[in-house]
Amino acid sequence: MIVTIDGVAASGKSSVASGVARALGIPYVSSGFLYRAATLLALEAGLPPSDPAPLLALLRGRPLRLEPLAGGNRVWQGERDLTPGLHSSRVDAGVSAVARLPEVRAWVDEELRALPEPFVAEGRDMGTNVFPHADAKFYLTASPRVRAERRAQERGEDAGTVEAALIERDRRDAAQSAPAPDARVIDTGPLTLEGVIGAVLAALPARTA
Ligand SMILES: Nc1ncnc2c1ncn2[C@@H]1O[C@H](COP(=O)(O)OP(=O)(O)OP(=O)(O)O)[C@@H](O)[C@H]1O
Ligand SMILES: Nc1ccn([C@@H]2O[C@H](COP(=O)(O)O)[C@@H](O)[C@H]2O)c(=O)n1
Repeated sequence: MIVTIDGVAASGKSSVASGVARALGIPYVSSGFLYRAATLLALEAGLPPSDPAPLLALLRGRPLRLEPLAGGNRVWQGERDLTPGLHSSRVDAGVSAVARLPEVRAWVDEELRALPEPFVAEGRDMGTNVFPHADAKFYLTASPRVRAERRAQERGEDAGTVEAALIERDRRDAAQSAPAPDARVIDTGPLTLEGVIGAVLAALPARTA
């Protein structure tokens, strides 16, 4: 059983996926962690963002392992836990260029499709490209301002600066960020986090709840 939760930057995908997965007693998979990990390694190695060959060689030479847990994901490269370095403004600024590379997308898709079911998968294209036959699909959205205020509070940053960065990341991610035709679209702006989780759980088909 697979439930997909896609959406724009800072729309609440990870938080909602975690709450839904916890309620269902299954893990959640954060596809963005793999793109962020690839970006972190590329930045550390000083690799050119537009050339996939050295990055793929690095990723295949020392494979990453995504550990989906109900409480959150971790990404390992051997014994090194990359997770603490994934959610920085530096990675935020560079990840879209890495995620634009078809070879990197193919690598992520291969990693995700190898994971054992059941799980909740969150990202941008889970319900459209990676898991088109998922049992239930959701797409989260909210205004840039609402998302910026939430992210700014989370990171202790200026909301105006965060809003500009989110709008730019949404623009860069547009190619892979459309909702699936059969996804239920939820505007999280008027809802609490618990309200969004409850709306997703209530909309699940009987066989998945
Ligand atoms: N409905 C909501 N009401 C209030 N706060 C929310 C809601 N949904 C999410 N949040 C908060 O907004 C922030 C961003 O949420 P989250 O990290 O889950 O978004 P995301 O879509 O996974 O972000 P990214 O695309 O950067 O990975 C978090 O602090 C989260 O707790
Ligand atoms: N399915 C996905 C997931 C993510 N991306 C790219 O990774 C960036 C980070 O994702 P978060 O969910 O952690 O914010 C995102 O901005 C995209 O560039 C993707 O392309 N496809």
